[in-house]
Amino acid sequence: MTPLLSVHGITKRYGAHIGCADVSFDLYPGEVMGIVGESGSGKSTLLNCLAGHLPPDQGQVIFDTRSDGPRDTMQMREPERRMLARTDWAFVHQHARDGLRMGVSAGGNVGERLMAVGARRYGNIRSSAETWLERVEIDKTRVDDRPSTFSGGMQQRLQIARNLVTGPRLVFMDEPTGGLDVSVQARLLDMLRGLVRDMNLSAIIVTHDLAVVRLLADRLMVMKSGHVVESGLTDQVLDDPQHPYTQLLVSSVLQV
Ligand SMILES: Nc1ncnc2c1ncn2[C@@H]1O[C@H](COP(=O)(O)OP(=O)(O)OP(=O)(O)O)[C@@H](O)[C@H]1O
Repeated sequence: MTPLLSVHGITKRYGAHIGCADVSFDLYPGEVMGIVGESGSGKSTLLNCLAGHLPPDQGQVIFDTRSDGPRDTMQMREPERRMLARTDWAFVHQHARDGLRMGVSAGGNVGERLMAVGARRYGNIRSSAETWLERVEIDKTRVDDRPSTFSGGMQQRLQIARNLVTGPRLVFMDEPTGGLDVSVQARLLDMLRGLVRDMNLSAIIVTHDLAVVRLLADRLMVMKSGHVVESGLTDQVLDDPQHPYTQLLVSSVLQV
C-alpha cells in the first residue's frame, strides 16, 4: 500500500536553535499518528512543517494526491498547495477562534468551505451545513448564530465541522482538546474518534495529553528537544516505554 503521507528527514532550525530534527515516518490511509512531548519539544514546529505552514530547512513531505499520485508538497506551486489545503487536508487549531471566522454565522463557517471547493446552490449548502452541525452535536436551530455565542466546546466542534465538511483525507490537529474542561474534552474526544472511524480519516495529532493519544492514535512518536526519541504502536509505547524520557512521561501521568 502507498503511504498517504511520507515524511523524510524534516529539520527546522530557529537560528542556532533546533525546532525539530531529522523526523521521518509514513502515515497510511485511515491511520492516526500521535505526537507527544513536553512543552518546547518541537511538536508544533513539526506539525506546521508537515502542513505547509512553515518551510523546513531540510526534508521532504510526500503526499499521495488523488490526481497525480505521490508528490513532494514542498515542490508544489503555491496555488496547488492552497487547493490541497482546501480539499484533501484539514487543520484543526487548539483555539477554535484561530480556525473559525467569528463574524460569520455557524452555517456560513461550514458553508463557505463548500463554496471554496465549487458548491453553488444555496439550498444544498445550507442543508449540508445543517447536517454537519448535527453531526458535531450542535442543534441545527443555531445555524444562523455566530460562533461567539457558542461555548468553548461548541466552538471547537464547529471548527471540526468546518474542517471535515469537504471530506478531507488528512487532518492535522494541534492540541484539539487543549484549554477545554475535562468533561467537555471527553465528549469531544469521543466525537472525534467516531468521525475518524466513520470517515476513514488519516490524522496527525499533536498533544501533551497521553489520554488523547491513548484514545485516538494508532501510533505514537515521542519528541524531546526536537528529536523523536521513541515511536511505535500507541499501546506498546505507553504500556512498555523503552526510552527513559518516555518512561518519565508515562509515570508522571500515572502519579497525577
Ligand atoms: N518562532 C520561533 N523562534 C525561535 N524559536 C522558536 C520559535 N518557535 C518555536 N521555537 C523554539 O523551538 C522549540 C520547539 O518549539 P515548539 O513550539 O515546536 O514546541 P512544542 O512541543 O509544540 O511546545 P508547546 O507544546 O509549548 O507548543 C522550542 O525550544 C521553542 O522555544
